Amino acid sequence: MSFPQPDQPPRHAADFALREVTKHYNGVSALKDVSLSFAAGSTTALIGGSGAGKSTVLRLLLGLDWPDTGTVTAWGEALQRDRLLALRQRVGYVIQEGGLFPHLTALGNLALQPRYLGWEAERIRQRAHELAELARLPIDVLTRYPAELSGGQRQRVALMRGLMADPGALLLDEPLGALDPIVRHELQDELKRIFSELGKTVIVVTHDLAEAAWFADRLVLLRDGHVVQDGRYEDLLDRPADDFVRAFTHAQRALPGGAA
Ligand SMILES: Nc1ncnc2c1ncn2[C@@H]1O[C@H](COP(=O)(O)OP(=O)(O)OP(=O)(O)O)[C@@H](O)[C@H]1O
Repeated sequence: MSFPQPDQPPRHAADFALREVTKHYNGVSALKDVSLSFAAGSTTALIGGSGAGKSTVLRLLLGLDWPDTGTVTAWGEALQRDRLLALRQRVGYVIQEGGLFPHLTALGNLALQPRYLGWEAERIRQRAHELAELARLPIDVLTRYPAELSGGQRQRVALMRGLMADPGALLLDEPLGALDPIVRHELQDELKRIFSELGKTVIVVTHDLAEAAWFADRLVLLRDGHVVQDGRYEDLLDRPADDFVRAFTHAQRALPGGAA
């Protein structure tokens, strides 16, 4: 197993795959025979209703959960339990509401992984400033605690934290779900720009079809642990795989300010 090591440039984008993966939680079926691959450098949106299995896909890719059957690969190699730390150092993970530690300043949150990796304070400061520029976050915000930040600022810091060690991939689970519509719209633009500037493999979970289409060329629609359609936004709209896809796109398009 040879995941790229954290301090070895250049940073390679990851390719990921789930092959014939099944996952249950206490008898509840979360994924049923799912096969998906994600090309290095691509941006994919996982969409679907609540409980469809979207977050489970991300957790399996990070080795936070393990499949009952089937295999999960990253950088072309099967995940191994004794190599998970190396994997997680190579993959940025951003969750809804950021998951920042409240007792640490923004900079303290950003410094956690780099300190663990043995970075000097100056290197951490420089990287934080570089990412603040990328995320368009004023530098003085870095000295504040999460409770002193707006929701949008918290999400920017969470994204920066995911990027500190320059991972080869970013997995984002409803990164904008907790934001009001105006901030969400602004951050959608910012994230799209950041994804294209960084050229990393990005997998983003969202309930929102329009947001998915904005971020990604490829949309994977899940329902009850199955992939029901995998394609472009236009394919889902113009060539829905079944009545569920039609109903899903129609329901979202019918919302005020929705996809269409
Ligand atoms: N730790 C767990 N224990 C028990 N059941 C779980 C656990 N994690 C997920 N599940 C179940 O697995 C199924 C898939 O969950 P998952 O979180 O992947 O869905 P999701 O599509 O991300 O949903 P949401 O959009 O609501 O976050 C659901 O039925 C969920 O209740």
